[in-house]
Amino acid sequence: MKIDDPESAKKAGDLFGYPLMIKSKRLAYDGRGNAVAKTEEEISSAVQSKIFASVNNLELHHNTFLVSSIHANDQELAVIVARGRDKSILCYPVVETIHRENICHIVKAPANVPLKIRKLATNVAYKAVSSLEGAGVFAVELFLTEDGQILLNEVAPRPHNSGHHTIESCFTSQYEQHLRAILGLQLGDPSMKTQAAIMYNILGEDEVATNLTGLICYRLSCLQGEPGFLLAHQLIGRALGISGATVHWYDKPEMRKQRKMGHITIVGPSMAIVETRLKFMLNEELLNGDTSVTPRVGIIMGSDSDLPVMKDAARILNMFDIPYEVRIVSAHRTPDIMFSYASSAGERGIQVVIAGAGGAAHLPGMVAALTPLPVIGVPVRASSLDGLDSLLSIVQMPRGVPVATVAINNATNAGLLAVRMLGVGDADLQARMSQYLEDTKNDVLVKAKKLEKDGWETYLNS
Ligand SMILES: Nc1cncn1[C@@H]1O[C@H](COP(=O)(O)O)[C@@H](O)[C@H]1O
Repeated sequence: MKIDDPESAKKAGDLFGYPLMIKSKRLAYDGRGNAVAKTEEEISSAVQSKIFASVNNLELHHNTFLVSSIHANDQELAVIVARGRDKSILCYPVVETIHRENICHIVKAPANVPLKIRKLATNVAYKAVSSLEGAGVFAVELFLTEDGQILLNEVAPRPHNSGHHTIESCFTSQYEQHLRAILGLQLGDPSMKTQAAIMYNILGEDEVATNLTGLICYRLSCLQGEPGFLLAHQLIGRALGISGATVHWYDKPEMRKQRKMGHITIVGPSMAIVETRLKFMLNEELLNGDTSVTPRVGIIMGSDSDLPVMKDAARILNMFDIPYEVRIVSAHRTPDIMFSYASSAGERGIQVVIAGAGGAAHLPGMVAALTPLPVIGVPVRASSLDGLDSLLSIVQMPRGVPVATVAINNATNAGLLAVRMLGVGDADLQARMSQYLEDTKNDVLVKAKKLEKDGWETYLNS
């Protein structure tokens, strides 16, 4: 809503019945020229003081303000949309933007919202940009309300902070896309080439005025002990040790509190892994940025009596250097734990679940019903029925909820199948799986040769 004076803002507030975000129409960016008014009284003071001060003393009557209502639990999303000179439009994946004091702090790509919300957000962004003139990259900022509505917040007709992650995470960065668009070239593929990315803004921590240029001077300033630069330096130092992290330092001559001085993008095979890497980066005490601890495979079993069988899956994962966790989770004895384990596994970075159980082996099927992750079932031979009971319990799943079932007690194959699944998105892992097959073949050839040479009796007795 556009308003021209505090009186109109008040009317807008009455209309919405929510706190208002008041933005200067001119010179408002990175939190400058933005103010929140929670009460009627705050509207005119917000307009006259905060915005007034931050837009370089523009006279109030020369300025125009935009007002939108804020709902406390709204999530903020954004979509970078590119439009070519031929009016072709391509949308980047929907991201979640996390703000602090009206300044973008973190961007998560893709946003962790249901697919139908992503489609809706993309649709709104597409329509917003379609309704405007011009070629180039546009950033469309959106609110996701608690009841699942998408509200248009604002459109920035330029490359944007919410698209910085595209430099490392997408086939075409927003900057290349912008050039393609304005030069009349074909637009590039906006999709992500990595599973997940987080962009972290390096914000000025302190009022430090310098006329430094370049990283060398920046490092010198750290040695001189200027607190804002020192903090940034420490953060960058930790980022350099994080797998998948790229540092962008903008070389701004002055550091002001909350000024964007640079950003760090971290990419990785899952949002959970990228989040763990971010935590390492932000926490000095953790070791060397080593993030290999995030388990990618969950090995679960109904009882510790299954462990002598299930250990074989762990051995295979050790052999392939895949981080995993081992847990006892019983569908019958600890159904609550099973529920929370299965429903949180994906968020925690688990990519494949290997579930083994004996007897009435409901664990793999129930877990498969609770998570979209692939589940591999291992029928464990319990004391009676030779494992046929477990096999049938696991393999006879109803349509719609598949469990990849291996042979009775064959947890080795469950481990190998998990490695193959992970290998689909990991060329190095797939190459190691090919090598494993080659080694298996060679083992057999050596045995065949020995049998041929020695004869079966010597072979058996040797
Ligand atoms: N189906 C099932 C549910 N909870 C445990 N089980 C299975 O029951 C078998 C016997 O468990 P226990 O040795 O603890 O009696 C184990 O194979 C275990 O997976």
